[in-house]
Amino acid sequence: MSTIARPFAHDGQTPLGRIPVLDVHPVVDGGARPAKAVVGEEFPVTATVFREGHDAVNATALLVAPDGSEHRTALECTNRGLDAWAAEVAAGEPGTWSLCVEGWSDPYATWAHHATVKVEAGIDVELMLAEGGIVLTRALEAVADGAPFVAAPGHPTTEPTAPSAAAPGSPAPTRPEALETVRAALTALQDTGTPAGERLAAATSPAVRTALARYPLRELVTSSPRTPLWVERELALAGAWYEFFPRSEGARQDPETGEWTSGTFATAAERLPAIADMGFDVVYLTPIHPIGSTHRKGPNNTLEAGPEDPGSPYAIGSAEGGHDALHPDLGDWADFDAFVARATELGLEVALDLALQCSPDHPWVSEHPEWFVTRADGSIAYAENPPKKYQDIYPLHFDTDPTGLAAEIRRVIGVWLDHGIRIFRVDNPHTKPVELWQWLIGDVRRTHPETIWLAEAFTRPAMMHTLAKVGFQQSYTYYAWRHDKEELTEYCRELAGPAAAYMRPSFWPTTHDILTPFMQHGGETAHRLRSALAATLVPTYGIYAGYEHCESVARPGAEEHLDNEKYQYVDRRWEIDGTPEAGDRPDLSGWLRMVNDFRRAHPALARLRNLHFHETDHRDVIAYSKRRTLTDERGVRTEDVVLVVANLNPHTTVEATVHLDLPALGLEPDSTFTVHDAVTGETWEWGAHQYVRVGIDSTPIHLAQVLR
Ligand SMILES: O=P(O)(O)O[C@H]1O[C@H](CO)[C@@H](O[C@H]2O[C@H](CO)[C@@H](O)[C@H](O)[C@H]2O)[C@H](O)[C@H]1O
Repeated sequence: MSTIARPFAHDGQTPLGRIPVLDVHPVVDGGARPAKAVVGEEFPVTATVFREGHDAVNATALLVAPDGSEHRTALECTNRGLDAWAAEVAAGEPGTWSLCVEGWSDPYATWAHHATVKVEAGIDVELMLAEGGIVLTRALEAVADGAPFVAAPGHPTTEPTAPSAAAPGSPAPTRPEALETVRAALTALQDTGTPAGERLAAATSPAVRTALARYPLRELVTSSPRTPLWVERELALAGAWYEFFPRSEGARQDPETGEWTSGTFATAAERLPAIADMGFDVVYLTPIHPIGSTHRKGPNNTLEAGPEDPGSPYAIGSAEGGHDALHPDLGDWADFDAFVARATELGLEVALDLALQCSPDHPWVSEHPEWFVTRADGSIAYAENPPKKYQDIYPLHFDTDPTGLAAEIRRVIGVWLDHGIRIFRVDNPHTKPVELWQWLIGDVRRTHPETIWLAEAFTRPAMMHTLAKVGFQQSYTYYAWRHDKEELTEYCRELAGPAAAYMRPSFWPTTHDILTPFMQHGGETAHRLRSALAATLVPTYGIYAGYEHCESVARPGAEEHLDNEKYQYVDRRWEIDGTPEAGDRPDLSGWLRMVNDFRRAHPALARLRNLHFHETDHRDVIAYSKRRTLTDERGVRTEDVVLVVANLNPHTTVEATVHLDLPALGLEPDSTFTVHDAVTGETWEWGAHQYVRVGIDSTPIHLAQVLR
C-alpha cells in the first residue's frame, strides 16, 4: 500500500500502489503461512521493483521484529533489465516477525543522474545545480529524521545499492557524520564562486552517496503486503541427532535362562556421555510409554509374541497408562527427570517420539470410543502405512470429536513440556489431519516458542511441504534413497532452493525402519560415506544406534534390520568397544566424532541455502561447498569455506578431476589455494581443475576447509 492515498478504482483487483513491488520472496502461500529462519541466518529477500518513466527507483527489505521495531536493508538491483532486486538479510531474535519490500522513488539519485549528464553537456547548468540544492536540503531532513538502514549480513553497511550507490568499502557513517557530509556538500553546491563541475562533484561524491545510502531520502514509498516470518533458535535448523531405544541401553540377557532385563532411564543415561562425546546435540528416544499386550508383535515383526517379548514401543498404551505415562520397566518420573537432567548437563537435548495411535489396551480406547472408527462388526480396524501393516495399533479418528481429541493431545504435550521436553519427533504426521498440526504447533508456540517438531512423513511432496508450511520445523527426507550423483545433486538443490524458506531437511542414512540395499551391502565404507554426506549436505542429520557398529543385516524380504529392536531388546555391549573382545567389529565412534567436530568447527555447515555443487568428470565423484561470512562483535568479518569431495561408490576407489567454481569459494578464477582435509589431517595446494583419488583404499570422502 502506498503511503499516499490514491484515488484510483480497482475493479476487484488488489491495489498495486504507486511503485509496483511484485514477486516478493520469501513469501509462503501468498503470506498465508510463515517463512522461516533461525536467529542470525542469512537469507535472500528478492523482488521485482520498477516504475514508470526514467526517474530512479530504489527498494528496501523491511523486517519488523516482534517488538515492532523496524529493520531496513537496502536491496541491490541484480538485473536492471528484469528489474530484479535482492539482498541478504537476517533477523536478530526469536519470535514472529513480518517482512515486506518497499519500492520507492529516489529523488537524489534521479537528480544526481540528470545533473551529471546535463552539467557535463553544459545544458541547464545553473538550473540543475539549483535543483540539487533543493534535493540536498530535503535529504538533510531525511538524514536528521530517518531510521538508518542496517547492513546486509556479510556486507558492509555501505554496500553499493543502485542507484543511490554508496562508495564501496567505506565505513558506515553515524548520523552526525552523515549530517555533516550532506551539509558540507550543500554548502559546496551552492558556492557560486566555484566552477560548476566542482560544485556538482561535491554534491555527488562517494561520501554523500554513502551517507544517503544509510539515511536515504525516500518518496512514494510503496510496500508489498507484510507477510509472516518465524525466527527460531539455531537447533530448529542445525543439529546432529542420535536415536536410541532406551529399553535397549543397559538391557541384559541372562545367559542361563535367556531372560531379558529391560534397560531403564538410569542405565540409558549411562550411554549419554558417549553420545555427547561423539558430538551429537540431540538424543532422540523412541516411545517410552506403556506397551499394549493385545496383538503384541514378536521378534522380526511376527504376529505372535511370546510372554517375554516386550512388544513394539509404538504400540502405545496399557492399563498402566497411555501417551502421558512412562513404561514402568524404564522407571518413574523422577528417573525420567534425572535422565533429562543428565542429558542437559552433557549439552544434549532430549527429543521424544510422538506417535498418535493406540494399542487396543490404551485407556482412550475404552474411555473415548468416539476417537476410533468402529466397523459394522463392532471391531476397530488396525493402522496401516501401506504397504506396512500395524496389527498391534488402532489409528485415531479425528473427525467425530476433533476438539475433544485435540484438547487431549494438547494436554499430553503439556505433560512433556512440564518435564523439560522441547523437541518432538512426530511419527507419521501425514496420517493425521494437517489442520491438527497447524493448530497444535501454533498453540504450543504461544507458550513454548522454542519447541521443535520433526515430521516423520515419508510421503508425497505436497503433504511433506504442507506439514512444513504449517509449522513443522524439520522434515525427514528421501535422503536414504538418494545415492547417485545426479539424484543427490538434484534433490539437494531442490531442498536448498526456494523450499528452504519453510522446510528444513533432516538427513538420516538409516533409521530403525530404513536399511536400504546400499547400506546393507556397502559395509563400513558406506557407513562412513553416508554419515559424512548427511552431516555436510544439510544442517541437520541423524544416526540410529548401532550405526557405529555398521549394523546392516536385513530381515529377509524387508529393508530394515534383522532382529530389529522395535520388537526385542538389543544389547550392543558398548563396553567392549575398543577392547580385544570386540574383535573386528567396526567402531565408527571416532569417525562420527570427527564428522561432528568438523561440523562444529565450520559454521558454514549450519546453513542450508549456501550449498553449491561443483562439476566433476566422474559419475561417482560428487563435490560441493558451503561458504558463510561471519561478523564478530567487533565487526570483524571472516569467511568460513568448506569443500567436500566424495566417491559415492563404496566398492571401489576412483580417480577424477574436480572442476571447481572458484568464485563460489570466494577465490579469484584460476587461483590456487590451500585446503586442509579433516579426514586425513593433510594439507594440499589445490587449483581450479583438481585431480583427486578417493575410495576404499584411502578415504571415501574429503572434508576440507578452504584456507586463504
Ligand atoms: O510407518 P513408518 O514406516 O513411517 O514408521 C513409523 O511408524 C510405525 C507405526 O508407528 C512404526 O512401526 C512400528 O510400530 C508398529 C506399532 O507397534 C508396529 O506394528 C510395526 O511393526 C513397527 O515397525 C515405526 O517404527 C515408526 O518409525
